[in-house]
Amino acid sequence: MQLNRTLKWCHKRLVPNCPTGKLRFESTSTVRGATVERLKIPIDQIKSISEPQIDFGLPIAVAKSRRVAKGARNVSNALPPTLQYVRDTMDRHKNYVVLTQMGSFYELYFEHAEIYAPKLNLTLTSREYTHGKVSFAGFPVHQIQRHLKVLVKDHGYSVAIADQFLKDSSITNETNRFLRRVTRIVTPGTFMDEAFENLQENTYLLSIEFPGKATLRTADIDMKIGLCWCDISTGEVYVQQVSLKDTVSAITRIGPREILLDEELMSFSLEKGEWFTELVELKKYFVKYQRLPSGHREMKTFYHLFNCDEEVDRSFAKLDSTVRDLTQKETAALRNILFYIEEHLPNAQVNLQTPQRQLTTSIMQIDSRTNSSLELTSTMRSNSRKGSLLSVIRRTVTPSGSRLLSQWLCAPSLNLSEIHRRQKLVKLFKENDDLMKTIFRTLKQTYDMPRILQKFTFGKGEATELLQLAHSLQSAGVILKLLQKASEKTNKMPLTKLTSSLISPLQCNEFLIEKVLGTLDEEQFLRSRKAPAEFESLGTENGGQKGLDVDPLGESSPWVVQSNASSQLQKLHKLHNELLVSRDILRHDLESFFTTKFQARTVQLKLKQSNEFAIHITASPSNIREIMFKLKEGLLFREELFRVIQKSAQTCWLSHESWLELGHELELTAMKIKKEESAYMNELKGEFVKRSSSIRRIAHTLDYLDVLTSFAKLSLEKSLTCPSVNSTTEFNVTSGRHIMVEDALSTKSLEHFTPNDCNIQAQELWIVTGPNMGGKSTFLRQNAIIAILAQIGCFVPCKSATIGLVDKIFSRMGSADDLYNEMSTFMVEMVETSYILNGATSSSLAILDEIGRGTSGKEGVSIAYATLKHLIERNKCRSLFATHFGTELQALVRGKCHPEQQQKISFYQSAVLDVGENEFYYDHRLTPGVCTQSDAIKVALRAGFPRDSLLHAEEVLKA
Ligand SMILES: Nc1ncnc2c1ncn2[C@@H]1O[C@H](COP(=O)(O)OP(=O)(O)OP(=O)(O)O)[C@@H](O)[C@H]1O
Repeated sequence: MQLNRTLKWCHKRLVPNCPTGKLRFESTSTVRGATVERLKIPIDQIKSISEPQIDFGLPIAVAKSRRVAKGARNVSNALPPTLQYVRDTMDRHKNYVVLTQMGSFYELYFEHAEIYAPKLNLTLTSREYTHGKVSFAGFPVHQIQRHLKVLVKDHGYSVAIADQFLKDSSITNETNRFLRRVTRIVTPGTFMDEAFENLQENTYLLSIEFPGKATLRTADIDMKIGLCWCDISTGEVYVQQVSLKDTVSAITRIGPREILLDEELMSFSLEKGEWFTELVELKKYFVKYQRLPSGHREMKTFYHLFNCDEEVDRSFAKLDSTVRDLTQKETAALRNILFYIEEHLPNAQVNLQTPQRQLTTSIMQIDSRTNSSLELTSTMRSNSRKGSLLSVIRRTVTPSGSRLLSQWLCAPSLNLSEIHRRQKLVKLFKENDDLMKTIFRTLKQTYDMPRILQKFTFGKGEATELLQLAHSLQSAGVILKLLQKASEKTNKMPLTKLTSSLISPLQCNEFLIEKVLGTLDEEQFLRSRKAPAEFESLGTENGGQKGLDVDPLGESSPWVVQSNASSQLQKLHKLHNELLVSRDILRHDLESFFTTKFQARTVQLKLKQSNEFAIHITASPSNIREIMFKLKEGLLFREELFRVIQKSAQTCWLSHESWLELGHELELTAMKIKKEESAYMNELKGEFVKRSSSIRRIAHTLDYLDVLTSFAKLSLEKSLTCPSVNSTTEFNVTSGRHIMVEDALSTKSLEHFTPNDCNIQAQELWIVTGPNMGGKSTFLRQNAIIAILAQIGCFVPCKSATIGLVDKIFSRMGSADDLYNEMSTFMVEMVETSYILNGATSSSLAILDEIGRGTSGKEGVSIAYATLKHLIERNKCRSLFATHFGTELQALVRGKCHPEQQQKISFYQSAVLDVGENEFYYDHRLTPGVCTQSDAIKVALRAGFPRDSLLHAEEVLKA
């Protein structure tokens, strides 16, 4: 609507002097459902038109600001070089917010200052130059993460950061001393500032590759689409080829923060669903249309973005063979993502892992509606995590373990041997309580290794991270020994084999761990971090106020690296200690000098905040006066004069050559030690990065163990049973429960969950009837959840279960969100049902709730009947069908279906039990048969419906 008005307005005003083709969309981004459209309008033409009277939103702000920019450019010669750089950068990065480092501040200039300063709550100022005023706003460098969060995460902008580098320290002219360059472009998918990240989730950037000119043809649901997604903060890269009909399920499973599409697709507005309805789901995501001219680039030219490993040749060979095996679409999607990363992180080492290929045939497919109706990761009502399946089953103790659990939950396995492997390990941990608890305890002492490794790759990370990584690897060693012991104890061949498959990837380079733990002074480091007040003894004025860096003299030894780490450090520490001794001697000499001559109370050597090395003396007012008098007369100490820096009644600050020289020397040595320490730590970081492959292997094994031990714990807590998972099409569950409903009941009331059986084969269908609130939907969902839990290797809530692998789970539970708000309820119901009827196979499980309820009774029944016929005849999947049309459907099945088909359809019901006048309770137990009434009046009464009104309803029913 807004866009149309905008376009009309533009055409009206611009067409006379705007040749066709000059006006085009520059980019369209969807930020949480809201479409942000930007127009590219030639600057000169903007100037010639008057302001529109419509709410133009962002485009006009941009247009307006460009007009200002043009004003500045007209006199570009007059711009100082620094501002000219900013202007050029802004012109080069047109769709980005440009932040430029100026000393210890990041600043926004020109129109960007005007547009974004209010959003960031910054004060907008301006400075006068020869050509006019330039607006600007800024914030201190250390606040970058906070402001990036607002710009990128909250508003969905892309931000180009131009950092400042020292060009030549000998140049005194501030302007020429520094050079600036764009070091990073931050978008929602490349946002890595983890202070604001939920570490339990991946930050995926997803590139989708459609076949060339696909959108010019009618959408063919079987056309092949390439996907590549990558989490830069952990280095994970995945590729997959899916068919168009499965694309949205894949996007839901991946849950990307940003989706990358070729700019050419922009004019087709895929998110409107006109080309392919399902793609309206794109509205939920941040979609970036980008020119991606990566097609002409050879894959090898992107290899520098991968693993900076010591086994570099080997890993490139592996990369080569992985890339060779990819399909054309997968390769194109991968190439696009690499191109984008390269462009957004120029000059940075990225250290990506070799791409892992996901095969559609190796994972259960769960479409987005099923994902939300089963509340896998968030609840439907409040869209919160609490109460979702993930939150109810999560017992993992590490963030990366939680990430793996989420990945499994959204993509259960279809690999029988992998499922059995997980089950066996869960059983092992369940039966060995001690082993499970010790692994848990040890895992709690580990840190997020893949993220730390990436930090090192980007040149970030300090001693804390080095120690965290070393401790995590050490914990991996402890777990390795635990597993070794466990496997020796069991003596059962299959189990020994199983544990040893976990043991070998946990082997690590102990030398490096020892080097870190042996040379970094952890205690000292922790103490100095915890207690800045301790620096008061440093001898610096107001010591401690500036934290660790306040000790320029290094007197309180805030050193992180032990002196024995290198011969150079040893030498420097020796020198530093000698200087400290000289300082003590000097202080002692000055003390005796001033106390003997002037009865001074205290004499201290300090470094003032103004960076002056000063002697601080306290004495009585008369003694201070005497000192001042003698100083004027030319008081000498070690043959040098004093100079007065500051004086009050009872104190004075003096400077003296002896302390000046010594102080400077101390400061210089302390700086050299810090530099040496930093070089040493960089070397250690580099050593870890070189071992990326093995560290990632270890981290992955720990995550795997975290999830499996958490399953064992969950299984004990919730009395779960190991299901038998096989390649048949059985689905036999005895006394199954809905794990989330059961959990909610136990925390909110004293009620118990009523278990129910479910026994269906391929081509069989259960029609479940019952009163409103009778538990029909719960029953449908619980069985789908049991299938998912079974296929991620978790035990399941029931007495026993045999589950033939489910390739796809489909649901139609009336949970469509407002993406489809342009369609009627019935239309949505039909879209969703068609999706099931077109996609379910004989290995699928379909759960359908109240098909046909969105239209008139008779037509609704006919649609419901047609659906169930199609499910058993064509799809031949396992189906559960909840309905209020039980009697009608039973009559149709008996009258129209072949006896063989009738055998495949079973009717089950739940009931309401009356226990007195207007008193009743739900019996959630399913029994064979058809429930003839919905007891809607009872439910309405309980919900507070006016009693008088219900009398009318009863009258109608009796008639
Ligand atoms: N097996 C069960 N044991 C105990 N409580 C249950 C059981 N099944 C459902 N419930 C409770 O009943 C409530 C309603 O269940 P559900 O939504 O499945 O009913 P329904 O038959 O689908 O209702 P409607 O026809 O109105 O959609 C649930 O929220 C849960 O609290």
